[in-house]
Amino acid sequence: MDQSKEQRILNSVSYNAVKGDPESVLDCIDNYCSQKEWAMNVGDEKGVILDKVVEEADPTIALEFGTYVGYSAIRIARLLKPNARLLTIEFNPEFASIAREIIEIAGLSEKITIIEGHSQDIIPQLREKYQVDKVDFVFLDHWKERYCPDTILLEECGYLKKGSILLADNIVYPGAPDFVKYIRSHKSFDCTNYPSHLEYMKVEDAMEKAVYMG
Ligand SMILES: C[C@H](C[C@H]1O[C@@H](n2cnc3c(N)ncnc32)[C@H](O)[C@@H]1O)NC(=O)c1cc(-c2ccc(F)cc2)cc(O)c1O
Ligand SMILES: [Mg+2]
Repeated sequence: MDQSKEQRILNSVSYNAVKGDPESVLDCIDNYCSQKEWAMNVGDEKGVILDKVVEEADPTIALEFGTYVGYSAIRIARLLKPNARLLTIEFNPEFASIAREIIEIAGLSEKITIIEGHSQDIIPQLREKYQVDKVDFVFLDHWKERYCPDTILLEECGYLKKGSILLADNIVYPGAPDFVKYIRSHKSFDCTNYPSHLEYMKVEDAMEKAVYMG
């Protein structure tokens, strides 16, 4: 059976990246996906916005919805302080296992926990099963229709504290209109829009930052 695109990305990283060097893994994925096969990584242009927001948040506990092959997990984890950690949720088992291997090549397995499952099922378990009390940073990059209900779920479960920062990918394309409407009209969130482009394309896209005001 021929390999999947995600397997070919792993092959490229395994062959070309410098083991233990997150930057070289990111460059390898960006080169492969801009020159050979497009893939839905946040990419290098929106990745700079992600970097800046992670540095602003300086999180101890970071959370990600939608690991895919682990590109943004590596982007986030490479910036975390020594005792900080990233929990990333992915429901596709093939993607989760490829992400695990790519994260291992980047040398970041100690800082990243990949949780296999649906975000809506995992979120309520984070306190008991993963010792999460509050989350300092959340990157939303999973099914765009899940952004809004999962944000509500995070709030209802009490994981957000004053200053918790949410960052959402794909606000314009594919788009998350219900999330944008909800978050911008919610009195407890202070929102900022960051216009950019769809990964590896000239298509308009944007990211939305929402700071929880408690
Ligand atoms: C949704 C995907 C990202 C991953 O999320 C996992 N996932 C899903 N729902 C859940 C859950 N409820 N819990 C846990 N994991 C979950 C999945 O399995 C994918 O691996 N991302 C996208 O679809 C995506 C698509 C595009 C895109 C843009 C232009 C086009 F012409 C076509 C596609 C761009 C992007 O930047 C994306 O991010
Ligand atoms: Mg995305």
